[in-house]
Amino acid sequence: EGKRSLFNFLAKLSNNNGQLDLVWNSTSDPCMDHWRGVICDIQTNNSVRKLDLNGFNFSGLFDASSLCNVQYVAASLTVINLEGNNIGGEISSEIANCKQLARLDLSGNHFSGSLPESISSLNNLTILDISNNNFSGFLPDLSLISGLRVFLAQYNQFMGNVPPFDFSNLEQFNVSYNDFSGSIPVTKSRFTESSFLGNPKLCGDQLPNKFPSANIEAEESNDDSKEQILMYSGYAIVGLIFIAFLIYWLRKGKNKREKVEAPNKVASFDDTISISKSMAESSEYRGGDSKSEFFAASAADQSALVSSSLVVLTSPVVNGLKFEDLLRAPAELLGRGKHGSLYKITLENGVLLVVKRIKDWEISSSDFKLRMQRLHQVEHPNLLPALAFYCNKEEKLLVYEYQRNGSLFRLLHGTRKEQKFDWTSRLFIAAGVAEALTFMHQEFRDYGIAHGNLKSSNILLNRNLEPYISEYGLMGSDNRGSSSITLNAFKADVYAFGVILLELLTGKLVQNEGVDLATWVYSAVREEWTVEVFDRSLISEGASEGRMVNLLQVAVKCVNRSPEARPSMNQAAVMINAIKEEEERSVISEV
Ligand SMILES: Nc1ncnc2c1ncn2[C@@H]1O[C@H](COP(=O)(O)OP(=O)(O)OP(=O)(O)O)[C@@H](O)[C@H]1O
Repeated sequence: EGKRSLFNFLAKLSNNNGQLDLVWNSTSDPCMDHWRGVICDIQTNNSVRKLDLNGFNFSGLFDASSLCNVQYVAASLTVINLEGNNIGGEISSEIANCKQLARLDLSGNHFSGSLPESISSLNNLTILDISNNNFSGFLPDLSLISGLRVFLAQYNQFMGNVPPFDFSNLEQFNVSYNDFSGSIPVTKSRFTESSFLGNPKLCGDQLPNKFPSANIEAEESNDDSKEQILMYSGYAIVGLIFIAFLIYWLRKGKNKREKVEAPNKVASFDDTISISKSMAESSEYRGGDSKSEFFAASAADQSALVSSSLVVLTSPVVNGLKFEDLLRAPAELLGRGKHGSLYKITLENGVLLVVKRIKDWEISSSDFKLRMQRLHQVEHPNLLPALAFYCNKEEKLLVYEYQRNGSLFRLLHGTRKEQKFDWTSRLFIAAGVAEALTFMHQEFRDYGIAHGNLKSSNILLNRNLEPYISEYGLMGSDNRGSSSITLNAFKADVYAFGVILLELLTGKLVQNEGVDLATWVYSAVREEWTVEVFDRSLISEGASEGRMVNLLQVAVKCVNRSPEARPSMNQAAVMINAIKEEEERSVISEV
C-alpha cells in the first residue's frame, strides 16, 4: 500500500509525464528496482530516505497526504528535493507527518498559498528552501525548530512581520524580495541587509528604510518592481551625499583652492564645479539608484577624498575614465557579498563596467596601490584584469569590465537552465581556471598574493564558455616574510578550486544537504556511491564516467582537510590537462 501511495504521489507530482523514462511503475519496488530520483537506505535497501527530484521538469501538484500519511515513506524520508521544477498548487498541512524530514527544498517552482503552520512541528528540519515561488500570506513561526540551519524564502509574496528565528543557529537566511512589513528581527549581526532587501515596507538599521515613516513613498506607490524599490530607497542616500558634497565644496571654496597632483595615469577630480554639477545631475535624473552608495564613505571622509584619486590602468576600454564619469553613470546593485558590494555601471558611451566596493580591508593605501599596480603588470587570458582602482582609508573601489554572460555559479545553479552545460565545457573551464591559477601562484609566490576568495561566482564566462577569474588578490594581507601563512593562502585557493571542481561535477551548491559539498562528496565516495554524486545531466549526456571519476579524484585531493596534503595548483593543473587531453583524443577517435 505504501509503495502504491508513493507511486501516486510521484504520478501527481510529475503530472503523469515521463513515468516510463523514470522507471516508476505501480507494481515494481522503489528501492529494489531503483526508481529514478528515489534514494533508499544503502544498508537495508528497503526504506526510502530521499526524493531527489530536482530539475525533472515536473508540472503537477504536491500531494502531501499520499506521501506523508503512510508509514512506508513517512518513517524514513529525510530529504525532499524538488528544486527547479514547475510544480504548482499549495502545500497541505499533512507535510508535517513526514516527521523525519531534515531537508525540504521546494525552490524554483510555482507553489502558491501560505506555508502551513504545521511545518513548525518538523523538528528535524535543518534546511528549508522555499525561495523563488509564489507563496503568500504569513510565515509561520519556525523558531522552535532548534536545528534549522538554512532558511531561504526570497522571491515570494510573504507578508506581515518577519517572525522570530533562532539566528544564532542559522547559517543561511534570506527573506528578500517579499512583501514583509514592520521591523526586521534582531539577527545578532549574523545577517546583513542583503537578507532583507526588496521588502519596501520593512525597516531596520541596516536597511534603506531605517524607520517606518521612511516608507511612505514606497507604500504609496503600487508599483513594487524591484527596480522601483531600489530607486526609492536611494533617494535619501543621494540627497544626503549631495548635501555633504555641497557643504564640503562651499567650505573648500573659501579656502585657497588646492590642486591635487594626480599620479601617473590618474584622473584626479580637481574640478569642483563639474563634480558638484555631476552630483546634482545624478540626483535629479536618476533619483538615486543604489549606485551612489559606493561614494557614501568617500563623502564622509573629506580629507581622504582629496588625497586619493581614481587610478586608471592602461586599457582602451576606459581610456580617460574620470571619477566623475562613474558618479554620473547609472548604476545597479548586483550583489552584496561578505566583503563588499558590486555595482553595474553604464557609462555615457555605452560601456558597461562593474565597480566592486570593498570595505574593512586592513591594508594600507600604499600597499593596496602597490598590489594593484603589480597585479596589473601580469596578464593571463583566463584572468579578468582590473581597469581602474580607487582607495581611501575606509574603502577600496575596483573597476572591471562587465561580463554579459554571467558567472559559472549562475550557469550551474541559476533557475533558468536555458543553456546546456556539457561535460567537455565543464572540463575545459576546470583546465582554464587551473592554468590561470597556476600562473598567478607562480608569479605572486614571492609576494604571497593568492586569490583569496575563489568561488564559482567569481569565475565569469564569455560567450564560448571560456572562464575569466575575477577579483584575484582582493583579499588577504601582504604575507611576505611568513612562508607558512603564504603557503596556506595558496593552499586555501587549491581547496576553493577543489570545491569548484565538485560543483562542476555534481551540479550541486556548495552548501547543500545540510553539510558542505566537500563533506558530502567525501562520504558518498567512501560509501562507494561515486556515480551517484555526478550531475544527472552529465550521466544522461553519456559523458565518460572514467574521466569524471578521474576529475573527482583531483577534486578530492584538492579539498583534503590538511593543507599540506593538497596538491599545488601546478600539480592539479597537470592532472586536469591529462584528463583534458584524453577527452580530446576520444572526441577525435569518435569522429
Ligand atoms: N565583471 C563582472 N561582470 C558581470 N557580472 C559580475 C562581474 N563581477 C561579478 N559579477 C557578478 O555579480 C554578482 C555579485 O558579485 P559580488 O562580487 O558582489 O558577489 P560575491 O562574489 O558572491 O561576493 P564577494 O566577492 O563579496 O564574496 C555575482 O553574481 C557575480 O558573479
